[in-house]
Amino acid sequence: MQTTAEVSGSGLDLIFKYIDEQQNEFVQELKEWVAIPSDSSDPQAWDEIVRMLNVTADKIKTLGGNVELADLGSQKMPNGQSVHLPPVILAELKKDPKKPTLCIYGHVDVQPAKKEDGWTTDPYTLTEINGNLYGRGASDNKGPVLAWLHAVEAYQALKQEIPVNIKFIIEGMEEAGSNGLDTLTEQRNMTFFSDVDYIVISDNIWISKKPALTYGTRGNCYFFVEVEGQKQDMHSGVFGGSIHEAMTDLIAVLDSLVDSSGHILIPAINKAVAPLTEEEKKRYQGIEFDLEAHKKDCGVTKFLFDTKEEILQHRWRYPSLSIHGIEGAFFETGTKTVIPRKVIGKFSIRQVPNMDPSEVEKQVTEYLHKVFAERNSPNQLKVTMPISAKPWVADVSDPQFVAGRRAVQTVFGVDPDLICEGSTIPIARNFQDVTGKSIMMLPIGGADDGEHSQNEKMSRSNYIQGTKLFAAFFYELSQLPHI
Ligand SMILES: C[C@H](N)C(=O)N[C@@H](Cc1c[nH]cn1)C(=O)O
Ligand SMILES: [Zn+2]
Ligand SMILES: [Zn+2]
Repeated sequence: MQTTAEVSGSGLDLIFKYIDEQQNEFVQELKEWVAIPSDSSDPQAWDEIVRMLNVTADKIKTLGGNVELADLGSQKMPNGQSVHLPPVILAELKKDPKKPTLCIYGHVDVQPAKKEDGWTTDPYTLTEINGNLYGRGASDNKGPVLAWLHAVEAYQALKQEIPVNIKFIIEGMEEAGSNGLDTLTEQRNMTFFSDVDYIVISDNIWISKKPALTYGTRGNCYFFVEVEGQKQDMHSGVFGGSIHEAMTDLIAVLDSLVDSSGHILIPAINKAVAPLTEEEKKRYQGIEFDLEAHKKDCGVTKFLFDTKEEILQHRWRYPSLSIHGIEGAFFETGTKTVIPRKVIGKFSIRQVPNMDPSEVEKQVTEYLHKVFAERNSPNQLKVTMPISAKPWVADVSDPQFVAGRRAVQTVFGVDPDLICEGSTIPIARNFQDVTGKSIMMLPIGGADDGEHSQNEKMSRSNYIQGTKLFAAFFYELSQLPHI
């Protein structure tokens, strides 16, 4: 019976070989995961999230993990209904007190996706074309979560001892703002998190073909701005020209938020933004980022800014406001001629240091009511903020970044770029504030993966090389001086 060998640098070669040999099985398993439409934007689909969490829990159990599906209770929906939230996976593999403990965070819920949105392939059928694995969640975040599990599987298959203790915290509501997970983090801070040394998150992407370590993410404040008019939808031929239309009011309110240069028009919203330091300015200069390639990836002819530094700064360290949609408005094909009774505009403002979401909520609400009042409309305006998440910034001198850099060098043979991320991982800042643990983001997503977009994908190469990266990371983390 082969004993479990302590992994060493050479042991990694065998693990990498195993991962290469198993790659078709790993892709097939990702196909099975992508096939579960775990869309957290629709409470009607939350059963699918629970199914996805159970599949994930079963996978961890096959790896010898103890799994708890921690209950998060219920959430009150905008319509007043209370809906039970999907649970959160808290899991751990066999523990050795002599080893450091790594807690891996991920999520297995996805953004909405419909073929008719413009997908080339069925969003829930993982389809490989020219080395890319197309499917909703392939990159965000099912692929990386599976890559972590496959890295564990590789050690076990070769009977190599995993050099760190491993825990998992995997949720099903990240894309909806991680409702309830902050409370669970506080409740489990002195138990589940007490023996954790490092938290790692792989829920983001590179910004070029070069591997990267991520040391910051923006937060997000998501707003519903509701305008309610007459008591029911009305015929625009019969009533048009005689009533204040809710949709017209809403469009005017939405149009007061941001100008054509992307500048947010809400007074004082930029006041709290931390000033750009000379040291920070220098960081942007060294980052690999191909403007023209990025324009091509985005399918645009120009950006709001002309230099790499300005674009990255406005994606990472300045707030931005995006308008996402209007609930209750007519959107199907055809020519419905109705005046909608009630419409809800949806927009969000990405948060950066030192903005305070509660202050932003106040500023936005006061501003929108002021703009609305100037219209002298009898309709009713209501502003709510269902999601608020603070930005997260790490100290890049944290030892975990040394392990991350070494693991990238081992697998990719290059030094990683140190980058930030314009998107939000709602729980990252809670982990930092509540647990005080070392947190680093170790992305394996490609810059052109199209998270949240039509034709989201992860390249087979990033998926498989990323699995090796995670396996190497376990080893490099174990080589750090034990904290
Ligand atoms: C970075 C992660 N993959 C992601 O997409 N996060 C979402 C989270 C969010 C923010 N507001 C609502 N959900 C995002 O950044 O949009
Ligand atoms: Zn996402
Ligand atoms: Zn994600």
